[in-house]
Amino acid sequence: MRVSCIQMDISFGNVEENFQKAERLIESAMAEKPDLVILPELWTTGYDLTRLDVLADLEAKKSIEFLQKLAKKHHVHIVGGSVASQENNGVYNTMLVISNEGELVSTYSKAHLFKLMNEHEHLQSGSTNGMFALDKNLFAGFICYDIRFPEWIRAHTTEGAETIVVVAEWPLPRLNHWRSLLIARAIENQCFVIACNRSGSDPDNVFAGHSLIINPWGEVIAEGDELESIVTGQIDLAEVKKVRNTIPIFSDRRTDLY
Ligand SMILES: O=C(O)CCC(=O)C(=O)O
Repeated sequence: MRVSCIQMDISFGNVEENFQKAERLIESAMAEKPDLVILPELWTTGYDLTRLDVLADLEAKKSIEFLQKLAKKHHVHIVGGSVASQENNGVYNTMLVISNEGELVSTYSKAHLFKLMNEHEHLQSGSTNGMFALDKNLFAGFICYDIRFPEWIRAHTTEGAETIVVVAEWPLPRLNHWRSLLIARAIENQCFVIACNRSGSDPDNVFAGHSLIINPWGEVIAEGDELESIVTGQIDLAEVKKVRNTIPIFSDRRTDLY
């Protein structure tokens, strides 16, 4: 499976410009012939949290239709990053997964809100898991701060997830945390990690870019720099079984102790 992370520089609060740019970048990613493309966290609005009352997408409808159109047109699976989705009881930071036939496969709302960037003041936290299947393969989706919670990720790999997809707006000053946490999550779960971060800056933060594709042995297959770009790599899911058979951590776990 070929995967392309769209390491987009998101325009702060400019939803129309972001839709146009995402379309342009997805079109140009098609030159890499990906089976799956991934957008970053909050790619429609950026972190313009104080204006979510006007900027959030009602039940993510517009974003879903937009992604379904592109998925069908290019016959490509899309993890549509996450968008600010206005629901009955508030706004959620919600990942959208669309199949290459344009089906909405799953949604996942960020479970762990990041207080350092005031998310808890403007967003509701989700309470469903991030499991989804594409071409009968099991994936799990996570959003940014979620990667600091290894037990949340483990809850998905013990359910069978072989690839974890992370979408983020991770700031540059903590680039070493981003890389180290993602490599650790790949090694300890013996799974592929595909992590799409944004590039550029907003009024409060400079973002790290450095989207990463990591194999189940913890080796980096592809990595972006800090600029807007498309980061592509090839993943072979047979590698997951090979690594899990070599060092059988799942069956060696002492579930009687923890
Ligand atoms: O955990 C971090 O350092 C960054 C998290 C973050 O930026 C987010 O969840 O939006």
